Amino acid sequence: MLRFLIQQSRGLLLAAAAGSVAHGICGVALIALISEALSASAEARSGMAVTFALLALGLMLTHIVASVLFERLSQHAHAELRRYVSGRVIAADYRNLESIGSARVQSALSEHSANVAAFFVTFPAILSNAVVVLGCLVYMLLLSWKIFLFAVALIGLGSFGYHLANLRAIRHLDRGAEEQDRLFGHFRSLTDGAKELRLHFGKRKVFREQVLGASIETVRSERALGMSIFVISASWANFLIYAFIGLVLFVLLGDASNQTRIMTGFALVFVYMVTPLEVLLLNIPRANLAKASATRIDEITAGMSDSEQAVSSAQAQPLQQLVLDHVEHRYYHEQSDDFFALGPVSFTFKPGEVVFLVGGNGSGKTTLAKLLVGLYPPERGQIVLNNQGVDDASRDQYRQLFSTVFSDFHLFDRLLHGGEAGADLDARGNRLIERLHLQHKVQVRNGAFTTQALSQGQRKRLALVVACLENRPFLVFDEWAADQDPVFKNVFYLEVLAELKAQGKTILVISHDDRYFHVADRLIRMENGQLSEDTVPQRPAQAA
Ligand SMILES: Nc1ncnc2c1ncn2[C@@H]1O[C@H](COP(=O)(O)OP(=O)(O)OP(=O)(O)O)[C@@H](O)[C@H]1O
Repeated sequence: MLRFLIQQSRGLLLAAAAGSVAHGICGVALIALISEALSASAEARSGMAVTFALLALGLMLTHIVASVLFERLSQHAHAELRRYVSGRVIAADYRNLESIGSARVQSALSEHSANVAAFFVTFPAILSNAVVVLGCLVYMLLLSWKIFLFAVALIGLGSFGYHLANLRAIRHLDRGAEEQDRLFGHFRSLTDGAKELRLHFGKRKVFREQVLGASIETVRSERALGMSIFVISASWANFLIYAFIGLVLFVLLGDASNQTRIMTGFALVFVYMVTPLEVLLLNIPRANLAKASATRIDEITAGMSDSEQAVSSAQAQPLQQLVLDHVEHRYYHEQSDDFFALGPVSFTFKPGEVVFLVGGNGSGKTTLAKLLVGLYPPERGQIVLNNQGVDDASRDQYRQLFSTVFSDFHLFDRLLHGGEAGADLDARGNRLIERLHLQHKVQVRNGAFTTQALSQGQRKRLALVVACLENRPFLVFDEWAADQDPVFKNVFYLEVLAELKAQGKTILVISHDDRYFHVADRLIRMENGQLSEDTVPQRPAQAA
């Protein structure tokens, strides 16, 4: 991921890196010039003034250029990551997305992306300070090669220790990143489970302390431990620098010739080098945090396979016949190590038919609906539309046939009907809203609902409005009427379904309302993943 981002903005990154390197070079050159000026004659010193001014100016300009470019890169990387992850989520096979879960996706989109983007702010600090440290070493080489060799040996020793600590620290940062994904799930429970948490003291206590609290604590401790190891190893490296300064000044430099010049040079370089070195050592952990987050994003998006070919238009082909031919689907339950198996299911849908799918809780009705509308590809068997088998290449096109209201439907703020004229869409939407007795509560204005602050049953009516506006040949309602009052159950089963049927729509209604089963043209029953056909009752099972 990090490599992809770096490659993608290679030109800008190279320019920014060149700016950082130039900044480091200007800094070292300036310090070397100051060192030379301190031991130079008055005449020679005056000749250095212009160079000094140019270098100081260069230092400022290169800093501005590098910082502005890297800030732009960081924002670009953040936006790019958000686009990339959300693009992968949109393209991912639905079943994959279900098993990845929303918490991990949220975590990738927010904190992991922010960590990766921060790399582009820490990178220039690493680069320019690395250049300063290297430049200082080169200047030392010019002053005394023996001391330079000693410095290199010490840096080697320091780096080895730093690397060993690094490996340990990264393990903790990785564990922290993993736990953070779970933490985002708990954050969701904070709002989704707000009612339950307020109503039950015990539940709230256990959730706050043992679930959310424990997760926050794990993220804190793993990250703190990882970063502490980095800080300790950075301090160790820092100590080595002062040990080096002490050894050079008080032991190694004793019998060197031209001592004053070398002494001044070393003193200046050391003092100048300590801060860049500290900044360097402290920024490397941040770069590692970015790396851990990038790996996490890679892992999350790797689980999102996009085996299907996406369509470019929502145009559905006319429905002549839809056949489920021995289709099967299985859910694997990890905790109990068993499967829920649906099928083999065979059934033929004809245009204009109202089919009721009934059966007990957990018998597989919603799963069959998801298979039918192409959200799950059949594990065995196939779906045949108008005598043509549906495969990965045609499944996205096939899905454009359906409008659905699942029991966990989502209502978007906007109608999201690409291409349709605004005023016409508003008028059609408002007619349907009136038909569903919601005109005093909500309107469609500029392609969006004026409010969503409605009861669950009212929101479901809006979902029905959206499904009808889509005007597709096949509608699937998963227990749509479950939240409706008796009057509206009547409207839905006796009027809405009849109108849709009259328009030639094929409709699958998942229902537990047995007193309306007579409305169906065909009645199918799901029992433990197996489908059978029942006789449609002639009259209401109960008097209305
Ligand atoms: N996302 C999932 N992951 C794993 N197993 C699942 C998943 N969704 C459903 N199942 C399993 O599949 C079975 C059938 O679920 P499904 O939602 O299709 O039932 P249903 O007939 O629609 O039930 P209900 O009337 O309660 O809505 C369940 O018993 C459950 O064990």
